[in-house]
Parts: sequence; C-alpha cells; structure tokens
Amino acid sequence: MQNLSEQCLSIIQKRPKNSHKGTFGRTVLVGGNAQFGGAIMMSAEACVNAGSGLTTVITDPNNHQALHARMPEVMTADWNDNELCDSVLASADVILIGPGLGEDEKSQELLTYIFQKQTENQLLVIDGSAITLFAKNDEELPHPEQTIFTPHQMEWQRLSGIKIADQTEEINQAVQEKLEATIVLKSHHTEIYSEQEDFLNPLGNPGMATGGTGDTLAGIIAGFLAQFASSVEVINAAVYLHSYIADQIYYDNYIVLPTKISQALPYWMKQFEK
Ligand SMILES: NC(=O)C1=CN([C@@H]2O[C@H](COP(=O)(O)OP(=O)(O)OC[C@H]3O[C@@H](n4cnc5c(N)ncnc54)[C@H](O)[C@@H]3O)[C@@H](O)[C@H]2O)[C@@H](O)CC1
Ligand SMILES: Nc1ncnc2c1ncn2[C@@H]1O[C@H](COP(=O)(O)OP(=O)(O)O)[C@@H](O)[C@H]1O
Ligand SMILES: [Mg+2]
Repeated sequence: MQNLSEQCLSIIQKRPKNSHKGTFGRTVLVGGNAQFGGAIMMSAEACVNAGSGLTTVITDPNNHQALHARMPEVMTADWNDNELCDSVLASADVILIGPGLGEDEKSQELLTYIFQKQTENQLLVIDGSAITLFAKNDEELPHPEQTIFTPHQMEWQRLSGIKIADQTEEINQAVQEKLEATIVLKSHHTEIYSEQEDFLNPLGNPGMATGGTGDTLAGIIAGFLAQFASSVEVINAAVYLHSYIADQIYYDNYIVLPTKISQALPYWMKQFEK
C-alpha cells in the first residue's frame, strides 16, 4: 500500500484564462431527507468550494430554502419532480448519492432511479445511506468502473460483509476486485482501493470525528472528479487535501467543523495549484 504525500496534489491545475463554468463540470448531488438535510448541504458546500463548475442538489423540498440561504451558488431540484430531475441528471458529469438520503422507501426509490439514469460517461459516487441501502439489496451497479464507494468502516462492513476487526488490506482488496468499483475506506487512516493500486492517507486527526466530515469529503471528491480528469489520483488528492486542511484547522481548534474545511478549500487549492 502506497502512502500518499503532498505530491498527489499536483493534479490541481492552474485554471486556463479562457475557461468558463462549463469547463469545470456539472455535479449533481442526491440526498438530504427531512431529518438529514444538513448532510447534503455540507456536501454541496464542499463541492462548490472544491471548484465544481455547476452544482445542483436533488433533495427533499424541505431543504431548498435553507440550501439557498446558505449557498446561493447551488441550484436545487425537488426530488419528487421526475421531469426536472431527468433533465438535471442528463447533463451531469458526476453524480453523488447518499449523504443524508435516509433508508426508507423514497430513499430506495431514488437509488434505483439513479442506477437507471447513470450513463457510461457519468461517474457515480455512492456515500452514506446509499451504501447501506445498496448493501441490503440485490441491485447491480450499472457501471462499476465508473463508481466510487466512500464507506466508513461500519458501512464497509455492511457492503463487504467483512467485520471491522477483519478489514485487512488483502481481504478488502479481494472485495474491491469483486465489486470492480473504487473504494475509499474511511477511518482514522483512510485507505483507497482501486483497480490499479492501494493507497494510504497518512493525514487526519481526531478533531474530524464529528458528523458531516464524511459528507464534506464526498462533496470534494465529486467536485474534483467533475473538473479534473477522472482517475484514482484525483480521488487521492481529494482525500489528502480534506485531511491536510483539517490538520491545519486542528492545530489551534479542538474540533474541526466540516464547513470550515469547505471554506478553506479555495485558499489551499490556490497554494497547491501547478
Ligand atoms: N447533519 C446531518 O444531517 C448529518 C447526517 N448524516 C447522515 O446520516 C446518515 C447515517 O450515517 P451515519 O454514518 O451517521 O450512521 P451509520 O449507522 O451508517 O454509521 C454510524 C455507526 O458506525 C459506527 N462506526 C464504526 N466505525 C466507524 C468509523 N470508522 N467511522 C464512522 N462510524 C463508525 C459508529 O460508531 C456509529 O455507531 C448518512 O446518510 C449520513 O450522510 C451524518 O453524516 C451526520 C451528519
Ligand atoms: N480520528 C480520526 N482521524 C482521522 N480522520 C478521521 C477521524 N475521525 C473521522 N475522520 C474522518 O472523518 C470522516 C468521517 O466520515 P463519516 O463517518 O462518513 O462522517 P459523516 O457521515 O458524519 O459525514 C472520514 O473522512 C474520516 O476519515
Ligand atoms: Mg458518512
């Protein structure tokens, strides 16, 4: 397993002078039920700050007002409006589903719907509740090689059937090969399992152990994939930068608020741009 280093951030390119919002990808985020609206809001805040050109959130209408108030940069779609959701999804480069999605009938319906809609040109990031739902059912991934799962250890236990205590590199890798998707296995030492190689993130701190830190990472991964060419290196950079910024904040803060990581992203991306 290869240790990630600052070098992995070299995928952060200086923006071309003649660029526009269309240059940096369209990201569609799906999640946030009435109870967990904050989760998808944190993903959206991360995604916009990570540089996604256009970001739309498909969510419970209860969350629209709060989302607009917090982040006017984000567009919204009512997750009951199929026609609107169809058109929003058709133009997506990256879809993220799961933060705060919940596990009821509506959540399952949305996951099945996204599986139907994903095309071979679109990347799909599956996080949070969507991992738990997928683990419970017999559905197949429409495009495994275009799919990234971002489970924490308990979600990975549900998805892979491997108990947390038994989650060793060899066993995890074997399940990655079966799933054919990329796995970002989150813990105090996050690991990335991909088709090519496995990676270990040496950064991060206990200040990150607060609800929303993973929702934020999912938003950064989606935003990075939307604007930089799709590769495991881009996912590595998202994981590394998320923890790098969290470590900067932890230096003089007992808790690392997830939204503070998002707010610091544009500054740190500027420091590392090549
Ligand atoms: N403000 C919000 O709206 C928030 C909503 N959230 C959403 O809540 C839903 C449920 O997700 P949860 O993860 O809370 O619930 P889960 O039930 O999926 O997992 C949490 C359980 O896993 C255990 N666990 C073991 N190892 C762990 C590890 N390495 N990292 C994290 N947990 C570990 C924890 O102790 C906890 O009991 C998701 O859709 C998520 O996006 C959470 O992100 C929290 C914040
Ligand atoms: N003690 C820790 N050290 C390093 N990173 C941590 C620690 N605790 C949590 N994290 C990171 O915080 C994130 C938590 O993700 P997750 O459990 O999905 O949170 P949530 O769903 O509440 O947003 C992961 O990126 C994980 O690596
Ligand atoms: Mg999570």
